Amino acid sequence: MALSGVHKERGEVRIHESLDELSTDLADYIAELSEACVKERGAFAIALSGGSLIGLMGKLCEAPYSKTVDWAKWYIFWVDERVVSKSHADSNYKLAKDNLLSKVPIVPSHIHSINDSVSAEEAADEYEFAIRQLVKMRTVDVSDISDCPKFDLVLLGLGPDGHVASLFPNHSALIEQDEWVTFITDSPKPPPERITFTLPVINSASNVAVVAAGESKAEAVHLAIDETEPDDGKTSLPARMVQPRNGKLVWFLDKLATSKLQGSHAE
Ligand SMILES: O=C(O)[C@H](O)[C@@H](O)[C@H](O)[C@H](O)COP(=O)(O)O
Repeated sequence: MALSGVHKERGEVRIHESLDELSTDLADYIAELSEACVKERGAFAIALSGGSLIGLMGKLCEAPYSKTVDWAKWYIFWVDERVVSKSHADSNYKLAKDNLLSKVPIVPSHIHSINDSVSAEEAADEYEFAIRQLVKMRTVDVSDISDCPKFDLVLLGLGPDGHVASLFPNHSALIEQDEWVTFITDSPKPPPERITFTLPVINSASNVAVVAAGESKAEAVHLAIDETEPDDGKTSLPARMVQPRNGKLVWFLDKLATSKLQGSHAE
């Protein structure tokens, strides 16, 4: 059983003894959300990140989830994508396709990946346009408090520097307020060219889950969750700027990633 605690402003913090336990809890959480969303609005719009997250979602391809999840109602998006060919080893699409999407019966036309044959700027524009059409049709819900899309679930990994999606510390993409999808050409984590959801879109989601495991994430987890003074600089850490306005935030962490968390977040 994961230790679970509710942090005043930073959402629900779930701490797991092992990666195996974390993966099971993550699969349960996603399957439950999928069931609730399909019941409520007939669709489940989920946005994936890259990195270790995809491997940690692997249990969804196994029993019981492989049989019980209503895969035909899933609509897949990417919170961020590297601007490389879809067959390139760096592609987040390829990572998810090889390890998840090809193993469950998702409808191919429900998989919304970026155009990999244009520039980063064009890819971001086209992706935003595609999402706008899906919001009009309510395949993706719309926020009640802004004109942003309201994804049912946004899944984020966490970098040791506190980045989420392709929103890196001190980058101008962090302050983008108008675009839903923006692009960068100078990512400190290779490859340099990426597209990414902006913070207004991430923070308009119904549910946001941040998944982080391992000692290398401990400092970022501490800075992203623990109490902080308003002007100590931590408030501009991308992971700390993840603050769903009307949605629910959950942290899926292993013990190593929580080694610098102050106090116990377990109740
Ligand atoms: O495309 C990317 O690079 C990711 O979307 C990125 O935001 C990732 O999720 C984090 O860097 C964590 O990656 P790890 O879990 O592999 O450390």
